[in-house]
Amino acid sequence: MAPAIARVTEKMAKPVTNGPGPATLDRAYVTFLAGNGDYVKGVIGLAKGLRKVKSEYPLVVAVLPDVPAEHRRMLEEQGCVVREIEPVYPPENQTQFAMAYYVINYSKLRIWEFVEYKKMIYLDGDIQVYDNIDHLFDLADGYFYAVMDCFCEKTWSHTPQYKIGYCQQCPDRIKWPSDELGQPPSLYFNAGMFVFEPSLHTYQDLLKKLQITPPTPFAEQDFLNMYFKNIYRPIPLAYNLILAMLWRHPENVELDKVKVVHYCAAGSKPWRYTGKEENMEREDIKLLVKKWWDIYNDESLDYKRAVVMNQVNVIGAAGAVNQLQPLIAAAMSQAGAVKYVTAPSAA
Ligand SMILES: O=c1ccn([C@@H]2O[C@H](COP(=O)(O)OP(=O)(O)O)[C@@H](O)[C@H]2O)c(=O)[nH]1
Ligand SMILES: OC[C@H]1O[C@H](O[C@@H]2[C@@H](O)[C@H](O)[C@@H](O)[C@H](O)[C@@H]2O)[C@H](O)[C@@H](O)[C@H]1O
Ligand SMILES: [Mn+2]
Repeated sequence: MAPAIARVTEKMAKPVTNGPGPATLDRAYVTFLAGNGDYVKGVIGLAKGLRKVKSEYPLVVAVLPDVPAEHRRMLEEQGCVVREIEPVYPPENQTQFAMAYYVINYSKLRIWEFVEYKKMIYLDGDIQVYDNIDHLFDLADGYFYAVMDCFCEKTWSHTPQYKIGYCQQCPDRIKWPSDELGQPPSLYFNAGMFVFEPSLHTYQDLLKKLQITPPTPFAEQDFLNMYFKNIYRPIPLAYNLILAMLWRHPENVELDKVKVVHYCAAGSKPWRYTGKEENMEREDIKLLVKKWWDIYNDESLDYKRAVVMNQVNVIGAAGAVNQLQPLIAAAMSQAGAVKYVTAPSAA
């Protein structure tokens, strides 16, 4: 029996404003950046993708201390709100993480401390948003929303479900042997995208419980699944397409309805893509990687250009054509944008 997927209505999000002006700052997207490597490209791509779909809300980037000043500047130049966080370490352990670097992902837990925001949508840096998902901010409070993961990749080979070929994405293909193994695993979400409510109480409780929870192969993802088990509500796959679904459960994927793509399959990070790893030569993967690069390389989506053009459009729309020049000049100097060839002065 398929699990109940929370119904998501796509009514436009009411930008929560106190009167005229931009949506108030009690909603934001948030991502996480660690190290001085190339994930910063993922975050820049994400910032430009959210701008392309005209999201009403800012992108906060929680950066570890090892993220260099140059990368922070690049993010601020793309209109991101950069917030430094301290690392979070799991208790001493001998665990073999599914990927050795997963240990840094526990630092994601710091985002529960961002209580100036009432509701946030967390997105991994290897995610791209291709359709506006602001309406997710209107989901009922008091729950933890995320997309169900898949257990079929080799990264799950340490688990009983992988060993018997059981996956929550198709619970009827291989039935869970309850008499042998007891209850089937609870619904399990991918922690690359989720809708949550920052709270100091939850934040402190998360850190306290983390220190008494033996680490497991999927690090903070396992821990978050344990912690939010009772209030987790699955949302449709369209909001976090785990790429492996394309070859593991194609019957569950309607690619033209996918709004968010998560480049988490081995070899699929667009900024490192070579096409050599298993499944990476697929036409749909090549298309999705190209889609990511088209946004990353689109200079019209750069923050400064977008701000200036937005102001020009507003001014233009106001019909104040003959006052356009000084206003463009002011907007340019404010945004520090490259010099534009301004419209010839109105006759
Ligand atoms: O060197 C790294 C590794 C990970 N991350 C961040 O941690 C997230 C989770 O790691 P990743 O997406 O690689 O895990 P996957 O979803 O592929 O399992 C990334 O999206 C980034 O936001 C990072 O900033 N630098
Ligand atoms: O630290 C654990 C990570 O676990 C998750 O990634 C996994 C998971 O999706 C598996 O199901 C896939 O098989 C695997 O490829 C993928 O890397 C999250 O995406 C990431 O944000 C982070 O929480
Ligand atoms: Mn990811």
